[in-house]
Amino acid sequence: MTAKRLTTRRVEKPWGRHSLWPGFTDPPADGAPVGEIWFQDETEETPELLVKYLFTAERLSIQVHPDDAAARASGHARGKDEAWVILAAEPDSTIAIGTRGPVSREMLRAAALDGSIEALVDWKPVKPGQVYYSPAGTVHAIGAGITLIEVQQNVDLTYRLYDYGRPRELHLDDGIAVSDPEPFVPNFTPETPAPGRTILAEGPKFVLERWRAPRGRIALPPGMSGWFVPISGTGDIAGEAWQAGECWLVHADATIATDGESDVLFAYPLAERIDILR
Ligand SMILES: O=P(O)(O)OC[C@H]1O[C@](O)(CO)[C@@H](O)[C@@H]1O
Repeated sequence: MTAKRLTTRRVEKPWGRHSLWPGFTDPPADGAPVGEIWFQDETEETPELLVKYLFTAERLSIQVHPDDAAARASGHARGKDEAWVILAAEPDSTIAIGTRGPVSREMLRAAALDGSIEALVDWKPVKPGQVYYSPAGTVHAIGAGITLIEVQQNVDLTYRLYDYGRPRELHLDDGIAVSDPEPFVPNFTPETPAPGRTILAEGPKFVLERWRAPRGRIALPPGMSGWFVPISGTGDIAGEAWQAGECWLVHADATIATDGESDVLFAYPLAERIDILR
């Protein structure tokens, strides 16, 4: 029975914030803004998934990630599908996902160079509770004023197509080569197969579930890890206390209990759901 509380790594970003989220210490007012908190385990080999919080005050770059084949061809362990669970958003917050219509890669390149890519991508209003699964190849940009939890394949590989004139490196050739510049079509609609269990995303690279007040035993297939991410509430997992704002890596199995109400995410690297909480 094992569950391990992951340590946090704070990542400064030009689009980050000074006021983060309950449970996370704000950076000093004269310090660099923090955009991401990563949950990791220094003692393990890179596990398949990575969980992060993102805190945005400005738009992220308009970007794209390679799929497994393209990433491996350039020496990386895997490509990057990612999913976002929106925790909070300003009334006018948006996320760009896909393009407004199909465009050629040549047009995408020209638009990235002259900035018209901002109008080419599809900025959708977002509100708390929404979830997006963005497969590799999707041209996207998370907008301003958003707090979200991201679950992604574990690789730090972003090809920036456009950065609004910020002085950061772009990766136009690599990015255009792996982009699918077309309108985004969700591959799944969230389902609640049982009271308290909602499937937010179901493959192809991971399953993401949202549980209300979970109690029982998490049972994972041999050798597989799972990520337990409490959004609210308290309880214990494998005999240790958990609280909101943490992330636990579960191996094999672990008993979980909730004190009263709670809201948690659970992610595991399979293409389809399994009966994980018994
Ligand atoms: O290049 P930027 O704008 O800092 O964005 C990179 C970030 O965007 C994301 O891919 C989210 O879309 C994060 O996982 C990643 O760290």
